[in-house]
Amino acid sequence: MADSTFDNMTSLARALSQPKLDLIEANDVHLSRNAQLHPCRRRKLSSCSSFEHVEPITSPCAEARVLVINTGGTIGMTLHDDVLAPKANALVNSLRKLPILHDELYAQQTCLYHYYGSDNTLVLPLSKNNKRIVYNILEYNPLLDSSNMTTDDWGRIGKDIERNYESYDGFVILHGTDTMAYTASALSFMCEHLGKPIILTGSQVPIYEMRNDGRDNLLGALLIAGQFVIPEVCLYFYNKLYRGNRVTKVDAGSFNAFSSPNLPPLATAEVDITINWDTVWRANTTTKFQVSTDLNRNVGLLRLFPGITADTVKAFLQPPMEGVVLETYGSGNAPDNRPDLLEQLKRATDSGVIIMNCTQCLRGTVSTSYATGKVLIDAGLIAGGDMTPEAALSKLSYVLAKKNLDLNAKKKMMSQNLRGEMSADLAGAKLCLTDSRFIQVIAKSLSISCKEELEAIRDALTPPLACAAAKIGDIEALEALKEMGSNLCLGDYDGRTPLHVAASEGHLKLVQYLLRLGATVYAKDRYGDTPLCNAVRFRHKEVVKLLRQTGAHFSRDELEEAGTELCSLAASGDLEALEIWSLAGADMNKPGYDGHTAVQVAQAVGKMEAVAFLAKHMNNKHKTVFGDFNEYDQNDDDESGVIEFTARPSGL
Ligand SMILES: NC(=O)C[C@H](N)C(=O)O
Repeated sequence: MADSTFDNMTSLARALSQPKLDLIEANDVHLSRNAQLHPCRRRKLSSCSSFEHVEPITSPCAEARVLVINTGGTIGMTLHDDVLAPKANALVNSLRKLPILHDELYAQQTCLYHYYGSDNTLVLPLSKNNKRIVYNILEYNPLLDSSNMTTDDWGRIGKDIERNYESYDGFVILHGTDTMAYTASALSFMCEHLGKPIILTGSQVPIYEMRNDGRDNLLGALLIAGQFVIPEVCLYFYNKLYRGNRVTKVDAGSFNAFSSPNLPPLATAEVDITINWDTVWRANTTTKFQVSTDLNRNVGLLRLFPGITADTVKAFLQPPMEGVVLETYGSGNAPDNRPDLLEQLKRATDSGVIIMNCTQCLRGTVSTSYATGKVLIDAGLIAGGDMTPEAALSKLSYVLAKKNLDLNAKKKMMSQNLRGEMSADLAGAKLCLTDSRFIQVIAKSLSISCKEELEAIRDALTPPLACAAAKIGDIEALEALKEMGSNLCLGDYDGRTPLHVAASEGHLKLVQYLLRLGATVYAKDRYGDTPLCNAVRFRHKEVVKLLRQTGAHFSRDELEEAGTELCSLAASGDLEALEIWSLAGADMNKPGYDGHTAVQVAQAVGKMEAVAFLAKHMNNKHKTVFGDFNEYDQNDDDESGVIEFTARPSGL
């Protein structure tokens, strides 16, 4: 054992009783990534002051990381002069005192603050699934009542998510409820090729009050963001997770403030958290996540009412207006006996203004069943289907800002379903579950017929079948399973998804196929491994490249541990494996457990080809930029109120 490690072990020995030391040594031998006291965290223990006083935990459990961005809203407000206003720098301290939202003992036992280097780090008690959710709070300055928010604030949230994307498993945005549906809709479009959960939440009563909904809402949002790879911008409120671009605020005086009239919730948090996986929208992409902050502000909402004058409509549609959501009656109707009004609409669309036809009704869709609806199509309006006005408006803002598209392409985009914001045409509906011969046979032998039971059978049987098909690269079998309505992104009993298996076997075409179906590169099996880890382990270079292109990355802990693995590969001169680790995004400068880098090890044992390779692939700066509080210097610019993060090279 190298000296520095020996020193660490010696200090551990001083702090621990002998039996516990045995445990830690045993874990070190296996480099267990599932030990609660993480190997990398153990490495840093000797300098953690609290470690001397608290017994570390060594039982197995996985940790997930969530970034909470606090933008303001009632959840963090207090009364001043009889009115509610956001209170700065109060939330973290208050949460720290709430045992359901922070486990101080665990934080101390695992040297949490020391490891993450931030006072804004908190940790939830152990979840039912044996998971710890560690969360950091990034508080905006100033905190805003959401009525004060603009598109610039949406851009700021988007950019903070983009910057921190690789360092976290999920994101929670604390936000006022008044305009939360607008922000959720806008973010859903701005976040392109999203692969991780982004969940907006807030409350109707401040979290500092005795009876409030803030605690439950925050807890539910954290539990979902940390435990389920739902690659959507969502809104969590009153025990329900909704698709963000489907919600609208319907009640100012109830905890049950939001409704998603045209789409059932993605998840319900009752005795158990149940995810409705069939409803989850997936990006179906092999492109990396990015946030588009270009938004066009020359858009507006116009609500029809009986007797509206043509002059009002004309004034509203004047330049610089470029996009309008016309809120029409019923299933998309407007008076067909008002040529003056229709003429103004037609003039505007002829001059290039995009006008979306959305209904004023809470539930239902725009159709052409009435003459009063058809006149709007003749006037050049685009049917908005069952989109909410909030979604239609932010979609217009997003689409109109696309510089590389002409007007027709923008109109086409507006009529397409981009992020699950509108229901797809039902003409091509998938096969009914009972159409599947396979399910029929099983259902018959088990004498069952009800839909719920059929679905339960399908959901229990198809993940292992899909994994078996993935193992032999059988796309046809996967197609057949898909037609049964099976979700090919779900994991088997070990949490292994078909993508894990295809990546392990190196079936490039199959990996491509699964990614196009929306399989997530962020799925972790019970050992904490992602498809990228599998592809690296089994040396499938092309698969590694494709997964990286899709946005797959090593976790912070994997990157920490990579140094030791690289040193061992360098010692044996294993160029093929070194190349794959480099392609997978490992930092070739990362030192191993004893502080030596791979190139030093290769040099010491005379593996000169490895030395040459490593020298070529080493870079002065850490290639993977974390938006992590550890790896970034935080500059709190008082004047602008903007917190900036600048990258600095990482090191042990
Ligand atoms: N419940 C709330 O959060 C309402 C508050 N006015 C806001 O939107 O910021």
